[in-house]
Amino acid sequence: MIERNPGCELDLGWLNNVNINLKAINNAVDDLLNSRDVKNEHRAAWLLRAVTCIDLTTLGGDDTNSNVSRLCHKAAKPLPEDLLNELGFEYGPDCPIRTAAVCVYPSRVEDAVAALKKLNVLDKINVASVATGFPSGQMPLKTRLEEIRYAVEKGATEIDIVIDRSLVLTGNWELLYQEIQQMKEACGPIVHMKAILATGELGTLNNVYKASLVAMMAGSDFIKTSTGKESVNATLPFGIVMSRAIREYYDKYNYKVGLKPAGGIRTSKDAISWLIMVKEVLGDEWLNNQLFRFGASGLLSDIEHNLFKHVTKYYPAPYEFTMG
Ligand SMILES: O=C[C@H](O)COP(=O)(O)O
Repeated sequence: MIERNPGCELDLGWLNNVNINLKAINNAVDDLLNSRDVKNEHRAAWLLRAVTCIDLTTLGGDDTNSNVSRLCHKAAKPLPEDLLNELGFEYGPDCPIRTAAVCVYPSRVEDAVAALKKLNVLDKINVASVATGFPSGQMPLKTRLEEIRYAVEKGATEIDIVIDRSLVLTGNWELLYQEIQQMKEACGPIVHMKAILATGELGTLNNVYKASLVAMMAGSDFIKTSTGKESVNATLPFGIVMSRAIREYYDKYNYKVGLKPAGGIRTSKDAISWLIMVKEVLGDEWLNNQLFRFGASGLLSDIEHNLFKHVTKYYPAPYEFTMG
């Protein structure tokens, strides 16, 4: 894992100078979407890279030990073996094709740890847990911090916190900074922390940029767009704004903070657009799972279908593999 972001003092002057131009961001998205047409082997390579950047997620009220265990099997062997072999890889201890993490609720962390251990991949696949009153963040701070400690104690190696959106909407940046700092502290000395901004609920792109900066100043190792439960989740305009904030933070403090779009990313085409965006705005250094993740529950099955089509030249019939 890459070095954790230690954060820095809250710089309100920096926030006051933020001014995002919506039209320019929309133009940047159009340019990106028209800039590359990735095909054939290149497309397959981008899709394999996308697989390795997935935080394979289940966040359902009906999650059980058995579906979490299935999720872990899928994380360890994300593609059917024959398809993987056709793509030039073989499952084994050194196979790089697995998802970056599984992402579950705190009460399912133990199940995920046990399943990954049984599969001998606990050292290779992270267990991420959402915490801090996911998805709304509307709980007393004490309870939110306690939830982080619980998930860490049960074996989570990454914590996806949600911020209190009301602090952004009322411009209470000091309290937002303090809360996120305490959350990072609750993660302890090793666990990486992703801060979910819930961009669809922040009102303006200026707020998205400012919340990104505050989250990084308070020590977040990743900033994440959404919980997947808002009515608007991961969109490319949010992604560009957050990536520019990450770039600016890196230029100033020399720490690389990761990006995690999450929520509603379901197609191979979406995945490639996000990877191209990251390449263009942040550069190749961010194009790996140390600094980039997709939070997704359904993306993997579409990638699987697309890779199948790449290898066989036809789309799979429903019976040819189970949906991931
Ligand atoms: O953090 C991950 C998201 O909750 C996943 O959202 P999704 O189910 O729309 O892929």
